[in-house]
Amino acid sequence: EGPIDSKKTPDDIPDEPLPMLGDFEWCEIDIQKENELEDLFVLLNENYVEDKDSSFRFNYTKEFFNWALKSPGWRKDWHVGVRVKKTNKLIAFISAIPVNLRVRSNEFKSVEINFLCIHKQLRAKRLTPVLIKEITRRVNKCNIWQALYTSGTILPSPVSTPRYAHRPINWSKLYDVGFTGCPIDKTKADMLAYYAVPSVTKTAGLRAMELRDVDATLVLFNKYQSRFDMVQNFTKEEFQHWFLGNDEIHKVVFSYVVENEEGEITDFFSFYSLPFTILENAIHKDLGIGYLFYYASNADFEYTDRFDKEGTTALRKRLDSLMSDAVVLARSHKMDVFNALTSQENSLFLEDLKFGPGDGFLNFYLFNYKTMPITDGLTEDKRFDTEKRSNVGVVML
Ligand SMILES: Cc1c(C(=O)c2nccn2C)oc2cccc(OCCCNCc3cccnc3)c12
Repeated sequence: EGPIDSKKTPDDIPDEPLPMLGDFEWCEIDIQKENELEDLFVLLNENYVEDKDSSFRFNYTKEFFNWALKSPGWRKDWHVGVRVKKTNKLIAFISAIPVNLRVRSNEFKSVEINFLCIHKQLRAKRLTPVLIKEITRRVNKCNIWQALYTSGTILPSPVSTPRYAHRPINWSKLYDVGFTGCPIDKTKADMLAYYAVPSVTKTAGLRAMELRDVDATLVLFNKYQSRFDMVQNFTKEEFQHWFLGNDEIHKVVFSYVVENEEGEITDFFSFYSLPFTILENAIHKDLGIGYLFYYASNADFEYTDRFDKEGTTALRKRLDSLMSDAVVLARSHKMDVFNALTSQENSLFLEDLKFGPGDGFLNFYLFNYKTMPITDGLTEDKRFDTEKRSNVGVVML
């Protein structure tokens, strides 16, 4: 349990970037410069992760990068690119942001690695290990020795592997683009009725989170997160960044609180917008997707045992109401499907709210940190586990 590599200091780490293939050169992407943000957007829009049938590709927007890559403590030299010397074309990228992690009882400075992308025409040139080694060098120079990352592909020893889950909102569009099918014993009308989403929320006291809510919501959140084995600890500045965002016009993250009659914050939830480009469809070009982000509730705080039957029932009831409203609010932001993982306490409400299990699993990895596997919210046969739920409290974008 703990770091694997022998203890080093930044002085043990080379100052120079790793050697790079002849025609290419290292660069830093200054996302505060419009033209460089554009280069990053185009690279990922055309070359980043697709679903296994190559029907969809992630469409991270420029506003998303400003949110995801400029969290407190962000560094331009951790936004690493590779350009073609002759043409200056950006052909690869990898990023790190600083996070404070707790894994079981150990807290440590870490980074989250994300957005590793290599141009389609330059795959199999063994660029990936070079990018990973270079971002590791830059992070080690800052005296940080652990990293957290996720991947759809299997690599040595994931710490947890929660499953994708989807709650259709605009069922007919999902059917048109081939994301969902129609069971043989059902008509389209049956499916539309089954997945109908109300146009108004139902939880009393629910409202959008505001700056004035940050202190009270962070207290609730920290108490709630203590139940998990792997969490990110947020400073007040980080909490404000991640849940109130930094772009009023094109919002990426949507956060809501429940305020009771005494003016206390009893619950909070958030989701972010990350659309998919639809690759081969005559009518639809984009799929609006809401991803469940972080949330907290005091529903089971009076029970010391997280798995107390009464406490679990109280929490399940409250989450059914909160997450049902999250889907209603996602619909009001024009999202066609609401995505969640089986991590956190999600297995409690997924089936109740008509989420279907996806065919994807998200592998969580810790770099240079050894720990026992963490429960992923799934039973032996990969169904939603409403008993054990999950001990993963981290959500990766
Ligand atoms: C991706 C994703 C999908 C889909 O692929 C999908 N939804 C609708 C249609 N499709 C094809 O469904 C999910 C459900 C929960 C969490 C998820 O992702 C969690 C966050 C993932 N981080 C991005 C990522 C994913 C895989 C590999 N690298 C990065 C996903």
